[in-house]
Amino acid sequence: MKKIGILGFQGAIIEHERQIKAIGHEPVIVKYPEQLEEIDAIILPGGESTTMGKILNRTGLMEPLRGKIQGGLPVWGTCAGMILLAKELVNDSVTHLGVMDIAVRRNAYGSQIDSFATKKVIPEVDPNEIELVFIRAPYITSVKEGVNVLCELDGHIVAAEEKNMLATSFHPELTDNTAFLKYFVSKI
Ligand SMILES: NC(=O)CC[C@H](N)C(=O)O
Repeated sequence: MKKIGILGFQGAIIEHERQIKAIGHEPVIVKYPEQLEEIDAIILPGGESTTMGKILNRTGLMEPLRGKIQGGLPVWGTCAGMILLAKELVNDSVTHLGVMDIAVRRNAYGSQIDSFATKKVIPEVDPNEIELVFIRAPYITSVKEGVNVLCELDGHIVAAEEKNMLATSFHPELTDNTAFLKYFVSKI
């Protein structure tokens, strides 16, 4: 059984907690730097990246979390979490971790279709179609060498991984499908 942290300031925390329990692992809601020592991996949930960035600074979690990720702690950023991970933000400046070699556009789908769902096969993750839920989602505009693109939608990158880091524009935790979480856990 793995201890899987969820950054616990705001956003889709209980949804990740529910899925982690459903596949037999232990969720840990992370709010303090000391908790980084007891977890095997961490999820940065969807929510509001500007708020999470500010709280990461205020609580003194920004530096130790960045250090842990750079030291190899497996991390998965969903939506706002993807924004926190990106080294480059193309249309905004948000206080963030800046550890993954991706460039990300915030609120990339504009206001007309800012929330939508679609289905897609991501071969690395599941041979069957997975439902992809987007909520005021970012997408990746470019990646550097060493980043593996997992999923593209209409020409935009919506899932990618680099070493111990995984990022998705969409929210698997808002569906009943745990394939993506299992994929993340398989990398721990
Ligand atoms: N569902 C989400 O996480 C939305 C992300 C949000 N639009 C942001 O910029 O932080």
